[in-house]
Amino acid sequence: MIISFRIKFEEMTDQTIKVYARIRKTNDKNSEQYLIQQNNDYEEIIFANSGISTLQKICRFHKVFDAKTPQSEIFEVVAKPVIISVIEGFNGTIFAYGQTGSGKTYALNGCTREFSQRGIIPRSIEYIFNHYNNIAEEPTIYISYMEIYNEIGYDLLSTKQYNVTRTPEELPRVSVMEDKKGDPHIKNLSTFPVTNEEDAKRLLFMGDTNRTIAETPYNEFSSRSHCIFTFYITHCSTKSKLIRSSKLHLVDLAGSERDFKTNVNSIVHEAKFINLSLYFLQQVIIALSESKRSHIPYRNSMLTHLLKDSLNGNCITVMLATLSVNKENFQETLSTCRFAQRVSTISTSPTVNEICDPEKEIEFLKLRIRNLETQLSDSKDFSSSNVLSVRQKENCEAEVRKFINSDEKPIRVEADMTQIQFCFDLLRKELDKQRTELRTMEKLVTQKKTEITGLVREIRTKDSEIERLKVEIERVPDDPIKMLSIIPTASRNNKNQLESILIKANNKPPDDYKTALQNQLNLAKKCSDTIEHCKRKIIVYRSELEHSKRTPRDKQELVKKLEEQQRIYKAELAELKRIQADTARLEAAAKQSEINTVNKFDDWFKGKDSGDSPRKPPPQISNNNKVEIDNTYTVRDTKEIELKLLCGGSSNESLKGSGSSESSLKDVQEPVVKEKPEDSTAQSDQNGFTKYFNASDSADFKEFMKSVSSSGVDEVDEEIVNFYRSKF
Ligand SMILES: Nc1ncnc2c1ncn2[C@@H]1O[C@H](COP(=O)(O)OP(=O)(O)OP(=O)(O)O)[C@@H](O)[C@H]1O
Repeated sequence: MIISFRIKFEEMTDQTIKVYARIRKTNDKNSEQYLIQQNNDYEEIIFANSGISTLQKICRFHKVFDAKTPQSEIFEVVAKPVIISVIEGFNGTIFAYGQTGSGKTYALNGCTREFSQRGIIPRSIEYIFNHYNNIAEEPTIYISYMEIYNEIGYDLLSTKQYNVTRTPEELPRVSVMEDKKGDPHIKNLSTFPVTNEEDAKRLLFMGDTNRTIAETPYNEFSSRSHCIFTFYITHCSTKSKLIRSSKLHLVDLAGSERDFKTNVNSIVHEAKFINLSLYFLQQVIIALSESKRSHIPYRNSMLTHLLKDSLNGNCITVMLATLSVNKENFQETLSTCRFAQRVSTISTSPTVNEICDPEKEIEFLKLRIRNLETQLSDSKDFSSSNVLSVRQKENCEAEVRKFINSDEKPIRVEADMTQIQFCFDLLRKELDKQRTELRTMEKLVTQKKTEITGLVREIRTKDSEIERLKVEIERVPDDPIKMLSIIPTASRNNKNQLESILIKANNKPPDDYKTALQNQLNLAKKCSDTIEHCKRKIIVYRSELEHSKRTPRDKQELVKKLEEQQRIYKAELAELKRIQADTARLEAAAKQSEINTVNKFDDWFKGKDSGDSPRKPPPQISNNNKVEIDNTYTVRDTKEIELKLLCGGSSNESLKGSGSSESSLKDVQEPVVKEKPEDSTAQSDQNGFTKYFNASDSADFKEFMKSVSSSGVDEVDEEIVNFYRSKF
């Protein structure tokens, strides 16, 4: 197997570490006086303090930023060139060094209170993703974030449940190992793939939060720990087909303390308890700055071990020295400056890391596939927990509706688990709905079946009831009289009961006709009286008119009175004729009622008699208001007795002493048929008003006619007499 490494040496070979200084804002009264002097390639801080040597007074940097320098300028000058190199394939390291509180974390992470005060790390994230968003190449970017405290490395991104972390010991530990070539690698450190700025910033925030929470029970923990935020960038150039991989360390070192640098014994003693790694960093820097030294003690501490290639290897490294110019911190400031001077003498050998080994390429591609698979799985998890937009939901609902309404159409949604899951949820909801409806329908069908069974049973009951009633109806007689047979015996003597039966049979009680006729006769009598009175007055007025002694005026008065009486006379005569007509009609109705009663009685009687009896036709009223009756029927004597009973007439007398009406009805066994009378008047006498009055020549009639005054006009008087005669 042929393995070939082709390492390109660009212009930056033999590059020394660039060092920058940033002066922390402070209270002017308490600050050390200084001057920043600019030269062509470097800038110097010249301190005015008289207690130090001239050599110490001047500190040289690539650039010095005064207290007013904004974060954006720090990024542009210090960080941006390194990041550009990293994108090109070089390794890069930016570390901040300075005493506690001098602004290292502020420079790297920034201040979260204001967006404009964000530091180098968030600005690096923005720059890198902006860069790749604008070009066709798609890199693979990973991020790790670790902390070194008391020589132990901790993974700040180990858990997504960062808010449960309480102490640094709860964070997973990491260790540094070397490969065959002596390059350092960190074991157990989580590296997260990121595809966008937001994800990267989320990880940064997560690490910072873990660090802050872990700090709580340990005072000044952050001042005693180093933090390293690392980008791992790999991308395949489409032009060269070479794979470039690089990493960028952004290092926030622990606070440097003056004692570390003034007394070696003291340094070692303090370092054992506080920060050994910073001391060894100094040692490594000193060793690297002395060209004669063959051994560099990288392995003495985790920090130096980790930063091995950043300090003297394949890396573009820059240092930001954060300086406080407070008088009480002046010694620490000088110490930082001296450290920076040493660092600035160190050379590194940065190279672009390009791989053209096919086997390595395959390995890389496999790694990339794995990473992509992880990303896909993560994105699926992410999208599953994600909430769909209204448009996506509407699309899913429309597709599911189409699918339900048509057997053939497939559901067309994006290859997104959340949408697919949403569609399944919709289908399940529909299924549940259909099931519920089906259960409701089943219940309804069962209920209807029960109702139908009940109704069928009821119909059968009604049918048998109808049959029973039919039999009953067969047994019930049509005729009201016949109904007497089914009336309880105790009620038969009751006349009112009989009358009510007859009323039901559309017969008026005979007493009603009798009363009405009597009223008519009374009215006729009143009219006759008036007529008689008028007649007498007329005679009187006539005789007075004939008297010769009357004056013309008196005669005129008499004529008026005479005319008035004649008018009354005529009016009353007309009224008498109207009464005559009404009486005739009443008589016809009474006759009809009588005939109805007799017919019903006959019908009833026929129930017991095998012979047929002819029916009596209704009476007719002639033009001259006379009732014409065809008396073609025959009446049995016994039945006449019953008729009189029903009519409530004077013939009741005939029943007196013969016991109850029930016994009289029982006695009616064989009726005797009379001969049909030839004279209609005689027949009328037998069946009509003769039960109230005698014949027209009788004494009763004569008596009655006496009470009816004559009109004085012969024809009229005769007509009235004939009328009443025909009635009686
Ligand atoms: N240049 C600056 N402008 C404004 N505020 C600053 C500046 N430098 C530091 N600060 C503020 O000073 C405080 C201390 O700064 P910072 O935490 O960055 O110091 P440090 O060097 O990281 O300390 P330590 O070593 O303890 O971590 C912070 O509140 C920070 O916001």
